[in-house]
Amino acid sequence: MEAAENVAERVTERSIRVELGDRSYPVLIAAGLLGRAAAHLAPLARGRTMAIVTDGNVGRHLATLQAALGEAGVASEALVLPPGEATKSWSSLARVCDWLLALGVERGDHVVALGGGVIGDLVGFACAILKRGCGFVQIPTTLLAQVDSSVGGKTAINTAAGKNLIGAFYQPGLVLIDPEVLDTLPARELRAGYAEVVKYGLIDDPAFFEWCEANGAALLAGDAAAREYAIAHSVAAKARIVAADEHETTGLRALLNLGHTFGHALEAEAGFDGSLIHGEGVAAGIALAYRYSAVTGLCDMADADRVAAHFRTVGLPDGLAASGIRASGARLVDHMRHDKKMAAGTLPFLLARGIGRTFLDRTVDLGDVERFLDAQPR
Ligand SMILES: NC(=O)c1ccc[n+]([C@@H]2O[C@H](COP(=O)([O-])OP(=O)(O)OC[C@H]3O[C@@H](n4cnc5c(N)ncnc54)[C@H](O)[C@@H]3O)[C@@H](O)[C@H]2O)c1
Ligand SMILES: O=C(O)C(=O)C[C@@H](O)[C@H](O)[C@H](O)COP(=O)(O)O
Ligand SMILES: [Zn+2]
Repeated sequence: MEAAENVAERVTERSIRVELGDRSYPVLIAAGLLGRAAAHLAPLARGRTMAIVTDGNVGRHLATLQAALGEAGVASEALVLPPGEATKSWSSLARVCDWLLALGVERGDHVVALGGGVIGDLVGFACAILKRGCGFVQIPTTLLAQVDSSVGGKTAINTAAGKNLIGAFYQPGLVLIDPEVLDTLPARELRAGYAEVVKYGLIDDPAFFEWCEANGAALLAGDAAAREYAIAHSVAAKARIVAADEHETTGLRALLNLGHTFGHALEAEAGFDGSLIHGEGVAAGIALAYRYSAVTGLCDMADADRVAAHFRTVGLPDGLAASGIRASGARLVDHMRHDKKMAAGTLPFLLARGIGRTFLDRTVDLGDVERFLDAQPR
């Protein structure tokens, strides 16, 4: 990885380092970086063919990457998977692993995950188990993946029982972020990724939430400066949290799960069919977490209203009704019982004492959550 960092210094990309001792890695952010990616990837390829896994909607960026690699004399092969959450599955995992094995990928190689969080989570997990671990590089192509999933090493697939239930903590060796690839991202996907941006403000950074209120609409309309500021700010926040609690053992990393206990239950109920995508579930889930915090007296109702209003303003779901999910509280709580934070029958929740004052509450009664959900408008 040292080679990649040296190159980064020469070409003045913004570099944020995820500090994890001998597994530390840089996250490089720069407009146009995809076209220059070969400078960072060639030292990792070491004269061998690079395996790239992507999905069918990322073809244009795959072509840019393969052309850049070709010009640098790096051979590459690509596996193109079907787009969508359903691809984070056992069958796709087998397909990726079999393809990498057929290609002769070795432990010392670096596989490239080029795509959104689905590709990053799936390929990262495949690399965690291939020959008990080979290298991988994240080149995220959605806002969500650039601000969140490409950094921090959570890798996973979904099963019938729920989200991300099979996976590993497995860090990439390098993350390359080119904000310009977002120019081809559908507006709905951009909005969904924005929910994870807002999350960082609501966790512990009220000034950043205010920035989102002032600049979120511009970011979503394509303002490049706003986009790059949000990406760099989010990556820095995530890198700091991951460095302090890589395996989610102290409760600090769990803060990144704000809105996800509700959100994953909504996603599972929707059935991973594209009707409610992850970032939309997270927006609805954060709004519900704030609403629950307000109803239980932890924060002012004005804070919950403010959070919901911001999501509504930018076109994201602001609660249960807007998520389109009509399930009962009991059914949603059943989904929540699969949450990986569950410990000795208790499910800790990320709740809030105010804007930017999220904390892990280990005293929540699931019966109360069920009644709260039943009381929400549908
Ligand atoms: N590992 C983590 O820390 C972490 C964090 C957040 C979310 N996630 C996971 O990430 C997944 C969601 O990721 P996502 O929102 O990126 O979804 P995604 O990977 O499904 O991508 C969204 C859509 O955009 C398309 N796409 C990707 N890049 C494009 C581009 N540049 N132009 C046009 N289309 C493009 C994809 O084909 C797909 O249809 C979920 O499975 C979620 O659980 C993981
Ligand atoms: O990196 C983390 O930690 C997160 O929780 C980031 C979340 O945005 C992401 O959706 C993550 O995959 C959820 O983790 P899970 O442990 O609830 O599956
Ligand atoms: Zn998430």
